[in-house]
Amino acid sequence: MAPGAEDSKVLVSRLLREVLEGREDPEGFFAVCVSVLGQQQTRSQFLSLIRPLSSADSPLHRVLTSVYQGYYQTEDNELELALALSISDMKDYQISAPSQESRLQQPKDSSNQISSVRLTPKSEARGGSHAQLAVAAGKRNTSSSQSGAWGSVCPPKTAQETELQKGARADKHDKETSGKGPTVCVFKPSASFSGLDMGQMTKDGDLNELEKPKRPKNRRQRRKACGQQVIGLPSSLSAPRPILLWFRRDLRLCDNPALIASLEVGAPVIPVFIWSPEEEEGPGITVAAGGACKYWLHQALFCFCSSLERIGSHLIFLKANAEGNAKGSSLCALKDLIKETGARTVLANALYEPWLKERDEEVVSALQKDGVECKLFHSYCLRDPYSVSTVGVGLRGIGSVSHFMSCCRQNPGSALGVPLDPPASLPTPSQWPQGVSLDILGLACMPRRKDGTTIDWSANIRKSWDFSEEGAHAKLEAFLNDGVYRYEKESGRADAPNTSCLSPYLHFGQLSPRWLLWDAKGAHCRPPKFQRKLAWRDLAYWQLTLFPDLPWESLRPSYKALRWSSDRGHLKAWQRGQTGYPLVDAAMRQLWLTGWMNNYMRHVVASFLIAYLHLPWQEGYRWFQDTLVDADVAIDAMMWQNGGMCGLDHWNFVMHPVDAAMTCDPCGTYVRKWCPELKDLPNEFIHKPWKCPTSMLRRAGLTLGQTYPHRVITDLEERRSQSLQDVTLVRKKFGQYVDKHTGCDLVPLPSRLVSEALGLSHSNGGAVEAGKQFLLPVITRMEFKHQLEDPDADAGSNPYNAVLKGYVSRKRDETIAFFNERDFTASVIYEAAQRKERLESDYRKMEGLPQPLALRGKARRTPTAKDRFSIVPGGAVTSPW
Ligand SMILES: Cc1cc2nc3c(=O)[nH]c(=O)nc-3n(C[C@H](O)[C@H](O)[C@H](O)COP(=O)(O)OP(=O)(O)OC[C@H]3O[C@@H](n4cnc5c(N)ncnc54)[C@H](O)[C@@H]3O)c2cc1C
Repeated sequence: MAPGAEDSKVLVSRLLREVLEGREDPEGFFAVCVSVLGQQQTRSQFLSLIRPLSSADSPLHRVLTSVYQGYYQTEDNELELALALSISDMKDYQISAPSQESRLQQPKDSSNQISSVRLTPKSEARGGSHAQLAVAAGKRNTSSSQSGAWGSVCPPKTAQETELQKGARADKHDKETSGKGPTVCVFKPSASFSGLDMGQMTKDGDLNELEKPKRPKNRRQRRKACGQQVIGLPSSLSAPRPILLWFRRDLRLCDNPALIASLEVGAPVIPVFIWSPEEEEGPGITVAAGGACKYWLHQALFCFCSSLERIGSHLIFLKANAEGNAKGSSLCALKDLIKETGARTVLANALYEPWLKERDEEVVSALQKDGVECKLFHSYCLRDPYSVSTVGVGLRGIGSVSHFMSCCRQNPGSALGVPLDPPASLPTPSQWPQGVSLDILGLACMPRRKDGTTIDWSANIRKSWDFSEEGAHAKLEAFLNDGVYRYEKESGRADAPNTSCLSPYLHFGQLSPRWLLWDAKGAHCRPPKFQRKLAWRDLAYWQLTLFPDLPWESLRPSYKALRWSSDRGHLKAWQRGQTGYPLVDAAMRQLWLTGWMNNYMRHVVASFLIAYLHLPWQEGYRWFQDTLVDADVAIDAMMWQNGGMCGLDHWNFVMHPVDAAMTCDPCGTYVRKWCPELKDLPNEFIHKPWKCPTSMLRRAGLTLGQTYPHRVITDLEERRSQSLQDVTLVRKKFGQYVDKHTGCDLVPLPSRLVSEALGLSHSNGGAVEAGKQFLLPVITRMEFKHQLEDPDADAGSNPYNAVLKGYVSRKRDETIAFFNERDFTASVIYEAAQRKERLESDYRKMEGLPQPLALRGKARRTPTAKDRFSIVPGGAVTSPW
């Protein structure tokens, strides 16, 4: 019988007392509230229910408040994202004074606190008038804090730099110690390691201190506000020698911290771009500079050169002719340029791929030795991935965007700040250095046929995009005026432009994520789903910093042994859009012709490659890297790892190549556009021409096997079952990588995360013993857990069969969301109950009391993998080996 309202309240007050006495944990208490009061009442009454605690036990009150906020985060997504990504200083156009900022920064770890140029209110502007430059629309001057001694990411305060150096050393150490030996360590669950660490939360993440940021009323208002900022000058940077402004993936004038910082100096600025493909590639197979990306880069550089010329400047191109020796490196090119120009300062915006970060650190220290000041600014992501910490959150659910956002919320980095206006002009040197022509970089080389004619594969890409910064802003404007209104519910549609199409601009830094976030928040329609996408982007970079092998090495050890197909014919058919499945083919042809497809279609083609063709995810990753104009090592690798069943966050679904069309292309418009040979088929058969009667095929002018290919595989169900059984096989074979309690896969942790979990600072990473592996249960597809219990069952009979059937309305999505939420609540309650039982049992043992007998007639069942799991793996690290 359901308890009455009074009973519920009594129960809740009793439990609250238990929390106060430390006998119940806050998360468990919250779960019980949700269970007995229901969603609505908990939402409306929880905060008043715990209000008495604010004076009696304020730390506990804060913890409970943040559990509540965490739970309802999706409903107040803007606030959530704001907190998560530390845009707490957006609350006013008055830019925060340093003291206020430091209050919001995490006191312990300033190592990776980075910021863009700090804007200060007029009254705080410093520096001599000779260097005050009027920029952009208003008489805005630029400022920064003091100049730093070495080229860390700003702000260049000495103490922070030291911390940064420590951080860099620790990262290096991480690399050295991670994954060296086979020893598997028994990881004792500690408070900070298992799920939410409430103690830490109050210490590090006082949510009450962060106010909800006020949004600018409209975008124009924000820009005007930016334009009115008066920015002071650093004293030590006022050398008259030219400054090298090293552009990389920040090809923009708007909101470019390094560019604005270069203006502060009052010296001539020499913008330079160095092409060094070997450095881009890094140590493994990343295909960082694929064909389509290089083509985009060529065009973007061309446009950017014109933009710089419009403000009276010029872009110098250099090519690092790397042949595996230091002579051909970016450092070498910079040194030569420094010699030629006499520059004593190099400024750039930071990049976060581990190998590029390492390269930059080497450049900085080498130049510093030569007496050249070098500074890096943060702007590529919303959050510097090296500053994200799991402290206070734990590792449960790692890999999901919710977990990532909780980490950001609990450990706020430096404030995001307001976007910066573009400069109106750049001071020029009296003499420009030589450089090479853009064509010499060889970014847009087209292959030649035997007869000498060129194969211009880029013609359609050229037609499809405007490669300039203005093009980025036009796309953003168009999206905010139109697509954004359909984004929340219809972003999966392939037949309508409902997403922003901004990914290539974000990748090449033609649009800063900060600018995008501000505009998105200032727009009339602000779908939370869109804002979360930027958190996804940051999450990918965080994962790459934790797992530098992400682009080529499966994160789940046992899956490395998966039986993958090596059928080159299948791979070729997939790459060329000739699989015989119209939806897959349309998407792959769109990719080839335009260098892009939307997120939903990427899921469709990835599912097809992996679950049906059984080809390794690395093949998909590499093809995407070569053909996408937005190919991004971090995002692409994370998504392919997840889709390829090897990443931290298993996709809990498989897209069916025919049924998915119901959601994304119900009338076949998309297929007709990219597979024109099918255009005359009736809607009924457009996604399955093999079912079309011969007479209709004839009328549509289609001959299967000639004008359109036969299907490369026909028995989809069988292929899926095979894939499932292959996974089960490796999970059985490598049982040491499956958590016995939860059925989740176990993933070796990088030492940076182990250090955080053990409460060690990164710089003390040495305390984590080399050669030991720490394993963590990670999000695992439910059907895999179930299949382990019944390995021979076919995919169709698995109650958690992950194949999405496709849907025409959002009802299915909503139902799934409902089930996930319900399961999550259930699993939290279940865990709370278990914890309580354990505590009671320990207490009885200590007191020498007998253990209670199990209730007769109510046999207590050990949960099995057949039970419904939430998508978040149950339990933290509990598996002793
Ligand atoms: C297998 C696979 C591979 C992918 N490879 C890439 C890639 O190489 N480069 C890339 O930028 N995106 C990649 N994505 C993510 C996503 O598909 C694209 O970012 C998105 O389709 C770009 O279109 P949009 O700008 O209209 O996105 P919108 O939906 O308008 O989103 C806005 C921005 O958010 C970011 N974003 C959106 N979705 C994601 C995501 N899932 N993960 C991280 N960031 C996201 C992008 O920067 C995007 O431009 C991949 C997805 C899958 C399934």
